[in-house]
Amino acid sequence: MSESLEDLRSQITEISLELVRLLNERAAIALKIGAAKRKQGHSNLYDPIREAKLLKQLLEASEGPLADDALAHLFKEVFKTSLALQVEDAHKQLLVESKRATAVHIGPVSFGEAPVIIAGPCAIETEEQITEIFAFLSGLDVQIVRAGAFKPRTSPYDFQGLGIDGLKMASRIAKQYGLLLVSEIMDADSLEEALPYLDAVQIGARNMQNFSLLKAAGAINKPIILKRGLSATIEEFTLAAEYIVASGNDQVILCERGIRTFETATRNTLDISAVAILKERLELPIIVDVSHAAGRKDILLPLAKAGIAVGGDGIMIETHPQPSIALSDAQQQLNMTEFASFYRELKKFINEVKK
Ligand SMILES: C=C(O[C@@H]1C=C(C(=O)O)C=C[C@H]1O)C(=O)O
Repeated sequence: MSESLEDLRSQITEISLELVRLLNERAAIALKIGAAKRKQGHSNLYDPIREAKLLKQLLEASEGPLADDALAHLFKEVFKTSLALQVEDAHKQLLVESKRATAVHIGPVSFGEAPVIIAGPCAIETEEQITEIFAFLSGLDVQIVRAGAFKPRTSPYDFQGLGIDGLKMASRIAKQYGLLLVSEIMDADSLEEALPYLDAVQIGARNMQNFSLLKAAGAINKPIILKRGLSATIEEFTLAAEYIVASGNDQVILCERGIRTFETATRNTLDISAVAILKERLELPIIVDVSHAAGRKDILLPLAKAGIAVGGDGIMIETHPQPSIALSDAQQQLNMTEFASFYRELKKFINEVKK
């Protein structure tokens, strides 16, 4: 008995509804594939080889009555549509804005939970200086130390840092005291040579938009502390971080260190709003470098408290055994007595905030 036109129409409606459901299910998976590709750092979402393979498989499986050409035409439209969806999605959300799969760590220290305090001298100067300050910091239970070997100085006649030899020395002493070492790298060429001696790489404010350095930082598997540029907007700072993550390294910690304004009472103006905004917008931890923001010693504790209060994941601060004879940033580095008191007070504040 032949089926009635009505029956056939109702069957075709059912199948069309099923196709709509399946096409949307397919599109949702294509979106996930797009996100996975971006996460792996693929710059191109379009994959013609994958499309050709899949189309071949589909045509081989087809038993008609649709002609191969007709089927190919339909599926090419499907591929085009899911690709367009992926592209639109990629523009909608940056990697640094999407939910992270893993926490950011420097060694065993995880960022985004309890605030982390990173401390140490501006520059690596002598074996005695580094030994003295690292021994002192490890005694206080500081886990991560900072110390610069490559110094980006405004004047070419100022102390430029001890370079790779300084870094080797600081790394050896940090290990001796069970400390993790963070140091700034200024160019992509030095990165590889310096890497074995570092637990985290700092990209300084002056290099925030050194795009070849950002890409090189994205290709390594060590955490990166990215400092905000002197005159960078929050958007530019965000996109600089996106460069690193899009190049394959999602272990990025942002660092607000003050921006240039008309104000002269401080070296830079600590942009506390930026910390709150970046915390809200991005899936990256953010710390506050109070020493470079202030450029003076007397307001470091309130600035650090403010940084934590707005949601900052840590504080970076400079301390030196004898600040008055430091080869750089003499006026903003705390001596050990001053640091011990800063550390105690800040720890107390962190515990109070936690309650
Ligand atoms: C879904 C993907 O992305 C694009 C869309 C495809 C599709 O819709 O099948 C196939 C390849 C890509 O051009 C993928 O890479 O698998």
